[in-house]
Amino acid sequence: MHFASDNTAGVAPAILAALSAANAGHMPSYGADPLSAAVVARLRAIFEAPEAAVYLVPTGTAANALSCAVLTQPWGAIFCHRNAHIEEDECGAPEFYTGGSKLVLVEGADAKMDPEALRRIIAHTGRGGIHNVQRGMVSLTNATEAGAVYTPAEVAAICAIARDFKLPVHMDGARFANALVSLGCTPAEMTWKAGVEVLSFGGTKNGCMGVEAVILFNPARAHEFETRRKRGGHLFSKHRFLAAQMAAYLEGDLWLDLARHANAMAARLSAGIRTVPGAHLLHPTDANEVFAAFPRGAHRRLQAAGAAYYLWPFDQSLEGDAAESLSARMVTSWATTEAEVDTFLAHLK
Ligand SMILES: Cc1ncc(COP(=O)(O)O)c(C=O)c1O
Ligand SMILES: C[C@@H](O)[C@H](N)C(=O)O
Repeated sequence: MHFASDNTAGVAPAILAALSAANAGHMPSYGADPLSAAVVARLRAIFEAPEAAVYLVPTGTAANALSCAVLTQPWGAIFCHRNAHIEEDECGAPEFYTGGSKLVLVEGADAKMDPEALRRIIAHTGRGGIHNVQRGMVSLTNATEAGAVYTPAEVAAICAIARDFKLPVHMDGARFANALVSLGCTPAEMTWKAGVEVLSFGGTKNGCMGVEAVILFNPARAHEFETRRKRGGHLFSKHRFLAAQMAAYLEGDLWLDLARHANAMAARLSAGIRTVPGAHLLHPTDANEVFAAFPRGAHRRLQAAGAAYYLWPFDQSLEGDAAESLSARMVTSWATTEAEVDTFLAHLK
């Protein structure tokens, strides 16, 4: 029962096969290979953005931190949700790669920034002139760190506020495919048509070994991104192996099918939890993450049975009153089976 994270799943077989196939002979390095060029063309086509600049990096943290670095100055504020991954789980990488930008945290349910809270805090920031951190950029995560998704209209509302203050918008799309198939919109509608300027397009959590694409819909900052990627140590020399993963991921509808499966498993788990007395969901299950609370005794049964998942937040303890509820995060992936979900639910009941 593997629900700790989609990061714990293996590599989807078609993507692993593509890595092996890319291993034949020699190819130009640092992205000059034909596979890398094909991936750029494919992503431009998928996003209906023929002028976009596209770069591959090995981790989501690199994608996010480098995206922030080209969108704001060291004295700028990065407005993001208080539970954003760039705030809670990147060890200060955005602050590091921007040269010191300050993350300014915004409230909102389900880890979605509340638009009016965002507007208020942007207006408040920098009001004291040179003495204050200046307004820099906005970053939102879709699907969010609470497993919810922003609709295209909600993305557009955030971007409209950012635009009122002349701020660019970045989207952390580590689980972009999961959000996309949940929404049923187009990739363009979820991003640049709503006002997003830079996207971290995730592949790792959804079946790749380790590759993310940064898509700059406005290519004006492309050269700066390239230099920052190299200077930050994130330009792969054997770049064909990043490209081979992304090419296989985007082949046909594989990326969408993998996400649909993960989301379907989360929906199955979520629906099952709803039927269990004493258990309740904490956030909507819009994508592939399920947040729920259930009695400590149920957690003890599940963990004794070998279920892997995180208490959420991490610092809760299993010691204490068995009837008291603890909250948890369960994440499904392309590799999750119905049997795993049903076994989890059987132990929960
Ligand atoms: C929402 C979100 N963004 C970014 C990342 C960063 O990805 P990585 O762990 O590959 O740096 C993660 C990691 O799981 C994530 O959950
Ligand atoms: C760090 C941890 O949150 C990771 N990003 C995950 O989603 O599993």
